[in-house]
Amino acid sequence: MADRFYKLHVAGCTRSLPILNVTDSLAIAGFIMLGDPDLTLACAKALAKKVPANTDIILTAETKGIPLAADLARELGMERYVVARKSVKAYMENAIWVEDISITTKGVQNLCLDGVDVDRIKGKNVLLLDDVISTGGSMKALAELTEKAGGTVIGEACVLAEGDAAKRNDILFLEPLPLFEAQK
Ligand SMILES: O=P(O)(O)OC[C@H]1O[C@H](OP(=O)(O)OP(=O)(O)O)[C@H](O)[C@@H]1O
Ligand SMILES: Nc1ncnc2[nH]cnc12
Repeated sequence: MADRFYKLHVAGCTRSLPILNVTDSLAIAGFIMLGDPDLTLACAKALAKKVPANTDIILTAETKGIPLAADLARELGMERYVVARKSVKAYMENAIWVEDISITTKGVQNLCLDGVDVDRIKGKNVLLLDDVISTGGSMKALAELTEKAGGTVIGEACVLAEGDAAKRNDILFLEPLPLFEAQK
């Protein structure tokens, strides 16, 4: 169990995040919106005010982006949003995929789009959405998928920009999240 915590204030909510090592030198404050509907809805409402007006569709990544995308799509009155999955499933047709390297994952994972979702993105202005942007690896993978699908990325949005991502001025975010030194 964690013995260090980071107090996060975001979208009118306060949460205590456990600080956990991800490498021998680096630790993150784990931000798990999954299973926290009040926090998810509050963040979606706050992000809805910042979304580019010409957004046609939201693309997020499995797993933790999904409930946020659902709430944001509803806030914006969109009938659908698209989820990039981490593996190709038997019920998908003509899937496309790219590699994704994120701060929380050892090695490379894949992000893929079902063919029906490729059609939903083709020719559209796409807002990329995730719970956290840290290294930017997952957003890069979502941008590559959008390009492969024939869509145009018009924005990259998240709840928390972690570490150096908070210095970026090309992303939309609600709050910064610091990185920490690992504790032995
Ligand atoms: O900017 P990055 O370094 O890519 O980090 C951000 C990504 O890491 C987390 O996902 P994770 O890979 O842990 O998957 P999960 O949502 O399935 O837990 C988070 O939800 C983002 O998708
Ligand atoms: N601090 C964090 N908590 C949960 N998922 C993350 N992905 C990247 N940084 C994260």
